[in-house]
Amino acid sequence: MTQQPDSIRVGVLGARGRMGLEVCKAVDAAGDMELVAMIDQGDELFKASDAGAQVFVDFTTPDVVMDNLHWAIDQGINMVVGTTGFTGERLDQVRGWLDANPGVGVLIAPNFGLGAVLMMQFATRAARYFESVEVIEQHHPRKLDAPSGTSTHTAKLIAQARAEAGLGPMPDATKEEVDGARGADIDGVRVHSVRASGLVAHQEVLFGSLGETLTIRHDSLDRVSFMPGVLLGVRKILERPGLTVGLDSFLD
Ligand SMILES: NC(=O)C1=CN([C@@H]2O[C@H](COP(=O)(O)OP(=O)(O)OC[C@H]3O[C@@H](n4cnc5c(N)ncnc54)[C@H](O)[C@@H]3O)[C@@H](O)[C@H]2O)C=CC1
Ligand SMILES: O=C(O)C1=N[C@H](C(=O)O)C[C@H](O)C1
Repeated sequence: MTQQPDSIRVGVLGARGRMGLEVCKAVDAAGDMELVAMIDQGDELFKASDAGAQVFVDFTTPDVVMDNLHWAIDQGINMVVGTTGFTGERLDQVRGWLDANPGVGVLIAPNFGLGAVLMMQFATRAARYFESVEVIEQHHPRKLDAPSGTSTHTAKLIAQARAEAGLGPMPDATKEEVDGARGADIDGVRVHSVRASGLVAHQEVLFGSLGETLTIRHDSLDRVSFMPGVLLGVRKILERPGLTVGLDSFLD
């Protein structure tokens, strides 16, 4: 790709992974970006800052992403993060690092698929109208974590919407005969994780009330589905200092 003088210089962390490879291709193909560093396990992070990266895109693993964030923020490098594993405590830690480096922007998005963002918004909207709701996420079997970041985020959004609407616990007379049979409990919302070959990333949110159900489903059939969201994040983060969680506010 021909370099533009004002192109955004991007470094990719986790560059040899499933998502990292796709991000490298997407950045390389974008007319307004320049891929200046591809970093994976064993490579030195400073090579990316030496190469003048303005934005790091991180698709690594939950056990290394915090070190990457801390290092990049201290170097004044903006971050677009898709890696999962962000608890409230972790987000507070990132906010603390950003307070000490106020010009830096970090976007942490549990899902960069535009359809997935809408699925979460629709589910949040529906949450107040149904007495029952459960989340079923389905992924490829090489995924390291469960429940998925997307399902955890969705469950938290639903729980918050239910609480704001004054809804109590869901009806459920079932006694769990085997641990895990009813899935994980995230803020009172059950989340079920399926892992099977052939799958990429899929999620259903199943709502139920007297005499009716509503199912909201999203399917990522290919990792290219995440790329428009990642590129949008790279473009917008340069003008959004501080911490942004989720892609929603970048779409408006
Ligand atoms: N937010 C979103 O839209 C999406 C998020 N994800 C998440 O992204 C993460 C990565 O997913 P995949 O690409 O499928 O995993 P993967 O296992 O294919 O790739 C992870 C890569 O990170 C590398 N890595 C490990 N430690 C490193 C370090 N210290 N520095 C640099 N690289 C390092 C690994 O060697 C590997 O190449 C997961 O947490 C996954 O859940 C995945 C898809 C979409
Ligand atoms: O590991 C994956 O593949 C994915 N991870 C993210 C998650 O945990 O929600 C996003 C998407 O579901 C794909």
